[in-house]
Amino acid sequence: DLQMGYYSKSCPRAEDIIKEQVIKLYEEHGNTAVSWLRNLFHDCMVKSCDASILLDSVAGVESERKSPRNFGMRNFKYIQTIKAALEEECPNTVSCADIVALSARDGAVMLKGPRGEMKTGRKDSKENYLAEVESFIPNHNDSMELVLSRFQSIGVDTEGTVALLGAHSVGRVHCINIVHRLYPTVDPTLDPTYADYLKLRCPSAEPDPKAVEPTYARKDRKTPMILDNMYYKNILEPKGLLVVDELLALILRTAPFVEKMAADNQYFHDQFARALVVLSENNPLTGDQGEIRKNCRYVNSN
Ligand code: HEM
Ligand SMILES: [Ca+2]
Ligand SMILES: [Ca+2]
Repeated sequence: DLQMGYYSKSCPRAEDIIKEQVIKLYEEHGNTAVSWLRNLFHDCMVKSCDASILLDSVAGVESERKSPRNFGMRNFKYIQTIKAALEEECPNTVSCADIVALSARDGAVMLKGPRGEMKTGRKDSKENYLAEVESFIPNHNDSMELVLSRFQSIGVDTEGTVALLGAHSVGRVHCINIVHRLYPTVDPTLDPTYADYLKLRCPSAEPDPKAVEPTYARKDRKTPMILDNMYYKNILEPKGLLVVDELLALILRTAPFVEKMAADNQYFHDQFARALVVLSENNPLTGDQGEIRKNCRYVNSN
């Protein structure tokens, strides 16, 4: 099973090394911290917190990252930086799945969010689940019913789901995901001044997703790099960017939590930390299951 301080004997500085690297990377590229949060969701939600998301395409097997659900994910190369620092001190000891979990925990702190206490001892998968990604990760315009049931199935309750979506208080969204709300006419439920900003950022009705630098907008214009309750204030305005964000403020089951979180940042932080830990413990591989990858991008060859 997972436990607190799993590496306390085998690699006593493991958690410190990860934290040091997350801080250093944040100082060099602030958006790495944002990526670590999204990583946890996209790894843990798909079957297990097993670093399946980190596997590259190899002959005949395409990476999970090819799924349209994982569009826009970035900074994977810096996972290698963290792994290299761990390998230097404790070769073959710390799993990539624990890097995914702990970097998300420490990334949240860099973004002035809460710190959840996380267990360790996850092993890495020997396969990926590209074909199943869409059955685990909702689309951004799916119904709230479906979104809630997906989170429910991994033990995150409604309140926790509302809190986790608060991760959309940081980072960006690519124009391809929002132009349907801007063209040919602006969705009347969007705030007009926000819509003006979005049209400025996304001037084309048909952005090219394969462009060298695909266009994008900030999800939270006021505090784009702070994991705060601004997200809930925005979606109440309403300035929800994705359909899923808007629905959260509109649906009867979720709206009361949205209002509470909009009014109380500490309550949001408490719920976020709690739900992030639940997410991080979804169906881990432990003991003899899985392996500890030497290179997070590939399964071990033996
Ligand atoms: C129903 C659930 C969710 C849906 C449908 C969803 C969808 C999306 C979409 C479409 C984007 C924009 C991607 C792009 O255009 O580049 C995005 C970004 C993001 N999501 Fe979610 N998301 C969900 C839940 C979550 C959760 C639970 C977390 C973390 C706890 C999370 C963290 C993030 C972050 C941090 C970004 C910004 C990434 C960046 O700037 O690189 N999301 N999400
Ligand atoms: Ca996974
Ligand atoms: Ca924010």
